[in-house]
Amino acid sequence: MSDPLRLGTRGSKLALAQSQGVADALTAATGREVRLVEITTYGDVSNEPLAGIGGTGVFVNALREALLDGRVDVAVHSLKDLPTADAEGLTLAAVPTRADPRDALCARDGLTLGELPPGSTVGTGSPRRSAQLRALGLDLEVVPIRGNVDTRLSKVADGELDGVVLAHAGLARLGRLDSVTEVLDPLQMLPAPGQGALAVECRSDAAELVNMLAVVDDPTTRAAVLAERTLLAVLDSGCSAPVGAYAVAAEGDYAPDDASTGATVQLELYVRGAVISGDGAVNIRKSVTGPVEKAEELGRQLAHELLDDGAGAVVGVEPPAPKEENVS
Ligand SMILES: NCc1[nH]cc(CCC(=O)O)c1CC(=O)O
Repeated sequence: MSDPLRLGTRGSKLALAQSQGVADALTAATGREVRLVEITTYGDVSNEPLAGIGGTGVFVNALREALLDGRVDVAVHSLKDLPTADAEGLTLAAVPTRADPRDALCARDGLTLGELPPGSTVGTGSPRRSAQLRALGLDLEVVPIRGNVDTRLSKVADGELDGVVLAHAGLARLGRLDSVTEVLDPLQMLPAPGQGALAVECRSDAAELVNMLAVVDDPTTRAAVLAERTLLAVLDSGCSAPVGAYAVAAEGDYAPDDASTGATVQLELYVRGAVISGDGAVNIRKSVTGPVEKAEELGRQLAHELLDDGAGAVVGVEPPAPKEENVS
């Protein structure tokens, strides 16, 4: 028998729940014992707004260090917290099948967004969620909050806030779906790139492990998050940017030329993107569709369409310099 696989995880209830899920799936598929190793990240000990403490990397850097110095063999992250840049020496070995990517409202008295009276307080620490809430024009008062899922939900139970917006996937993993009063339509509240998906990372030089971890990879989820994260990277943004993206694969609604020969059905990727200014006044939304194999190109194309519509001014990306003309 080989030694147990050491799986690095943050120590929050949510992180432990999703890491245990991956550990169980790995054991079920390979028979290998997996032991969780808790690693504290800066994002766990600081209560400052994420945007002020370095944004995307704060939850993952300590886990990555533990991988690189050999304290753990595998790390599991929430994919939406993973910076878009490749990490030196590390490989994204698996992206397991994603959970529901949508955001959910947990409000007092079973109320939906449309039922909350004007002036109601809705807590979120996410610029993406607050911008989209304001864009709805419901006259809600968005209140910045941080803390774990239980802390946020308790602010509604205590009457401190009228509602909070959280990821459905996180609530599901914690067994708190009973608090959800409305699952939000992605057309109005586009999720964060990678939301609901997990990232399973290991060292690139551990070739055998890279192969083994592939048993929990879902290529369709991987393609979808690749499109979403490419969009985010082109917009030069992180998880604390007012950028939403959601891609879903489905059978195309046209028959491929060779359908009569019984060729495999073409999977199409439907990708939506949104960039919303903090006050909700600028609300740019676009979508593209194409073959799932072109996930990266689709994400890039969508990002450029958003930039063409003025997204650069919202996310702080310079518009492409006008091409120099030969002056005659
Ligand atoms: N930014 C924190 C974070 N990272 C992942 C999740 C939930 C699970 C997921 O989206 O995969 C959450 C909490 C939330 O946004 O409500």
